[in-house]
Amino acid sequence: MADNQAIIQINGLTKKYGEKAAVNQLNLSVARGEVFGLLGPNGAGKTTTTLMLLGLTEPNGGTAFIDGKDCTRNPIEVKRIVGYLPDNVGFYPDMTGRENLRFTGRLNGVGEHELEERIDQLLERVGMTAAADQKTATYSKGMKQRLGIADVLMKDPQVIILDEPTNGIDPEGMHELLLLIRELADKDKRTIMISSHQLYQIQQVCDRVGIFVQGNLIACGRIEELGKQILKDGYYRLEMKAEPEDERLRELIRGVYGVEEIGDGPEGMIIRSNQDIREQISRIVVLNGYKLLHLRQCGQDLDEIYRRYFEKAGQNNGDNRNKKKIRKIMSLGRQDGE
Ligand SMILES: Nc1ncnc2c1ncn2[C@@H]1O[C@H](COP(=O)(O)OP(=O)(O)OP(=O)(O)O)[C@@H](O)[C@H]1O
Repeated sequence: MADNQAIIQINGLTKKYGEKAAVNQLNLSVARGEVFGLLGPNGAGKTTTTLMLLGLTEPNGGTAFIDGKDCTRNPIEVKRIVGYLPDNVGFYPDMTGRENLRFTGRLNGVGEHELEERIDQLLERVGMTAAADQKTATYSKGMKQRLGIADVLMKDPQVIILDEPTNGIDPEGMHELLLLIRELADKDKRTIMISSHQLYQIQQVCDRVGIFVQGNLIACGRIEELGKQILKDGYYRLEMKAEPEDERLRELIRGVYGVEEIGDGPEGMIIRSNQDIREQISRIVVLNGYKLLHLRQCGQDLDEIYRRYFEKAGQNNGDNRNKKKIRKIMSLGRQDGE
């Protein structure tokens, strides 16, 4: 990706709380029309990064630009082109979906003559026309999320930051939401940044992902590239099912050169090794009279990649004060979804 295509450009961005760096020397560019996933466990620094991008907290070092605008020096200009959707969207519960959108439209200076048409188009786009005149207190989580996207689109942002957009949504709602996110990037050429723990969904919708651990971006790229990288680093996982799965079989497998660890997974045995041992394993299983039912090399999906990077980083030291701060400022004082 050429840098001149980047709409988000972050260089050496650092935020410290006391001695501790919540975000440490972050370098990242995100292209126009790209869907980028920001992944990491609680406390990794995702929300702090979002805060800095929205100009809601000042970095201790480095720069962040969105569409050439300095997020620290020109937060108002940045807010004009960036939409933020919190994980728990808040709306005025006693107002209908349509009324909530009208409120946002007026606040964002949408002229009265185009407001109603715009509201209708957005409701249609997010599939909420039928429920538009119900009070939002009656909405499900997925409906609120869809109305939240319409709300964000009201100001026609070039960049949309979504915080855990798929949390608590049923499979069908999820599918629709992912399609909509893709469409916002592919058709409208908006840039989407998704902060999430939900790897499976992220995998389906993101062009690239960045993995954060303790304030550091430790891996960044297309999912296939990261998958190849971990294989190059000598991290292989095989999933195998054979019958009978007895102690002798485990002993035989333990004896294969390269095997580092054997565990149990939902689909059978999980074998960790430092090289590709598929051939040796299938041979040893069959030659010793076992029936090989299933053998699969894991390692190319995001779950695997994430596991690899987080194996040793099982920390969970997040707190929610940053998220609350963003919600309060960006939701224009409406009721919080919590
Ligand atoms: N206002 C603050 N004062 C002190 N430390 C803070 C503050 N806000 C965040 N931190 C710390 O900075 C680190 C990064 O927090 P951040 O909220 O950015 O993580 P996160 O990746 O968004 O986590 P989560 O997924 O739980 O939202 C954590 O260690 C957190 O405790």
